[in-house]
Amino acid sequence: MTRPTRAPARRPTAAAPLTLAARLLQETLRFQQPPDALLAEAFRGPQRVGARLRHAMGDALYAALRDLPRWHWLAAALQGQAAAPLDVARYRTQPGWCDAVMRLAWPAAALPALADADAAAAAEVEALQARAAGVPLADTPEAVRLGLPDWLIDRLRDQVGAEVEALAAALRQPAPLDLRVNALRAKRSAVLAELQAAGLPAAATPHAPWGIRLPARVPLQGLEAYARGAIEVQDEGSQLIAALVGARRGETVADFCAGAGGKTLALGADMRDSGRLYALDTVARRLQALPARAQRAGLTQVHPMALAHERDERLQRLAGKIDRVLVDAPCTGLGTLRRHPQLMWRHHPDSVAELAALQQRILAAAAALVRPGGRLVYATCSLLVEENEHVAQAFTAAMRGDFVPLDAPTLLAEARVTAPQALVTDGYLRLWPHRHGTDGFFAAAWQRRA
Ligand SMILES: C[S@@+](CC[C@H](N)C(=O)[O-])C[C@H]1O[C@@H](n2cnc3c(N)ncnc32)[C@H](O)[C@@H]1O
Repeated sequence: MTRPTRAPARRPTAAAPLTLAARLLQETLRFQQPPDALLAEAFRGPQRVGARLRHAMGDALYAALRDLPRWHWLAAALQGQAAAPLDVARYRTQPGWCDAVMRLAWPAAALPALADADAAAAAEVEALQARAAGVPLADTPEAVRLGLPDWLIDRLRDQVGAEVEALAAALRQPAPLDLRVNALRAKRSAVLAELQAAGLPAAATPHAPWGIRLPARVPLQGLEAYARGAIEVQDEGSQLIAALVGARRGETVADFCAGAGGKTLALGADMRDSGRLYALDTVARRLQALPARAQRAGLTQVHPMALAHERDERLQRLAGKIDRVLVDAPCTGLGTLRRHPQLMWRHHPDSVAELAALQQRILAAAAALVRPGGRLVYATCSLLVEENEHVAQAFTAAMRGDFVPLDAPTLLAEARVTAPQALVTDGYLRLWPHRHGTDGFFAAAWQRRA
């Protein structure tokens, strides 16, 4: 196929929103920063781009990422050509592709905002999309229909069979806004009543005992419950992983890959702000927000600790002493495509294999901290067996009986999770967006031999 010829050569201003959008897509596909950060950066400082157009551009960028094979295929079809297989590396070097895709992906609901800024561009986009609507889609490749890369479709079909269609559709839907009620500050029933009284369509999450679900995009900052630390944003799946850890009052607990501390805060609430809670991570910058978040949540026992690597010698003093260790491992994040669609274009079988090796190393290092009789939990937000069951099985085998697998439904029932059997496959916590309405998650638990 010949390249689309439009290239973003001009400096982005309000007069060239499509140019800016194409540049944002190109930057996103370099994978140096996530789209949200790129959008924030693009609009920092004195801008002539209004909030409405900013939102429209965000929507368009995510629409482009969610269905990249479809736009790629249509761009070729409109030139009367068959599309070569989608290769995102080409999007980095040939900006014309990004420009063509943004025009096709720009959502109808975002067209008025584009028209306000650049009426001619909006008219052009509308005309192009009308032409695209006339292209027959009957014989499109599977990747175009499902909006996923071929290698990923193959792997997912191996696991869920024909459900892969429903899974792909669920991964394209925006995620709802799940909240976790902070047990230190409030009861779920009281917060539910408060949110409903404020006119919000809040409902209890189906499984997690502290969860509340709202439709996407409810502004939380204005809510009193948020201001007083009674709620945190947290997907129900993440809440269920914290529940599997089962942290209790007075214990010593380590969150080995704590990041910004989403699960740390849930563990601290389960511990009712008693005992000692280590928040460990190799990226010090990620831990920086944790003290302020912990303070807002009323937690005083959180100890952030930046590690040089998973075998950092400062961990030796904790070896064999921790009651419960959570490893929320770095992973492909393919369970979070509803929020981070760029990840399916970032990863490939080689990066999956590299991550699986890292996950094994981190799990083995974290296991050394668990006291005899203590609990270890390994979790990812990936959908792939390579990062999940395979890592857990290899660990169990390597430990030769020192770590005994625990049955997830039993642990979840102990944590007052509703209908835990519905969340489990082969004894592991296994959450799927199309089955459970959560992000995709996996978790395995072990007890260290006493
Ligand atoms: C999935 S994220 C954690 C998310 C976090 N637990 C939460 O709930 O918000 C994985 C984290 O592992 C950290 N990480 C990467 N390599 C690591 C290592 N070798 N040892 C410990 N943490 C590591 C990353 O910096 C990242 O913050």
